Amino acid sequence: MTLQAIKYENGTLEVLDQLLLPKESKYIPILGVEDGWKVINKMQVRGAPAIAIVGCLSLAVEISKEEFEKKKALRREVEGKLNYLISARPTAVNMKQAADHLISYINSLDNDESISAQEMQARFVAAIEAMLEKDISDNRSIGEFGAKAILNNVTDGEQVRILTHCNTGSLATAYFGTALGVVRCLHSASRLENCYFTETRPYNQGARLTAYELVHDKIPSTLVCDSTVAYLMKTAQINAVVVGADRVAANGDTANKIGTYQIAVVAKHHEVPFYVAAPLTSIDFSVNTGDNIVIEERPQVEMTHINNIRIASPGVTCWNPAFDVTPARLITGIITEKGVFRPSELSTLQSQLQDHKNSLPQL
Ligand SMILES: CSC[C@@H](O)[C@@H](O)C(=O)COP(=O)(O)O
Repeated sequence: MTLQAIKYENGTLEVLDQLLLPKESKYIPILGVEDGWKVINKMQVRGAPAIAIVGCLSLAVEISKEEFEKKKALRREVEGKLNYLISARPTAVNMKQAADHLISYINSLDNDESISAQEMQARFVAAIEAMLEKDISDNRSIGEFGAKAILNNVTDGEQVRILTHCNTGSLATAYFGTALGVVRCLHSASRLENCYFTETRPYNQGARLTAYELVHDKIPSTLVCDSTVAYLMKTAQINAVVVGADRVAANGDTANKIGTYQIAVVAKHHEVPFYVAAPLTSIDFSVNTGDNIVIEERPQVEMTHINNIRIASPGVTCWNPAFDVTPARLITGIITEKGVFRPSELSTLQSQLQDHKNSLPQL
């Protein structure tokens, strides 16, 4: 049983406060879009897929409580609130992709004269609820494709050593996880010797969150400092690096948690395959290369303090980009719910992305 970071039932939403983990497991009730925006912006919920799901569910919660006499009023409210939710964190593309899709869906419901305002409202909420289920099944496919790709490079029955970064597990998704889902699949196939994972300064998603998940699931694992990665690759015979993504550009350049780029450089040096595990909703074909991805900068207090205790000398100047961009040439494969692709093959995915859109409620 993996951790459940998002609890949603019949219009009621609660999210696990990831700022309090691992000390305390406390759920925050989300009563509407304003609460959704706040938990995303403050990183009480984080991870690209979880941001999109919580953002959209916060809208479902809000509109479920309202009554709309006119369809146009519902459409206007939905569009305004989805655009507001995108502004909570700029780098992860999943919220933007979900918003674009839901806006075209609500427009099509608005244009369909056979549908009443009440029916439009019910169908729209159901479309958001379906996202939750889809994320879980996509994650399981990502896990299976990723495990298979990694095991293809080793002899039959051999166990593998994986390195991952940040937190990409149940806490970062609806359930199961992307890169950590690959680790979970390897473990359940008894093919994981060990999962090494970085602390992931400055927010410590590794030390606080990935550690919490791996210990909870009794998966063999070792926490390392971010600065240990090169020495680890030299000494521990890592079989593959698997990380998540906040946004993959059309050419395969990948924005992910700060530190990912340097791990990819080190992996190249040591000839360790470097995989990005991400759902299709993390691929942004409207952005040609990683140079055009906006990188979020976080407040310097996240560097200077840990749990409200100052660790950096007062008066110091900080630079705190939350993400970096790994060039496509350093990436062995991008693991999606449709299979594993080389960055250069991403264009073939564009048509599959269309299928993905078509698999959501008919527009
Ligand atoms: C499945 S989560 C993928 C990415 O969102 C993850 O690797 C990451 O970089 C999270 O960053 P965060 O700042 O914690 O939201």
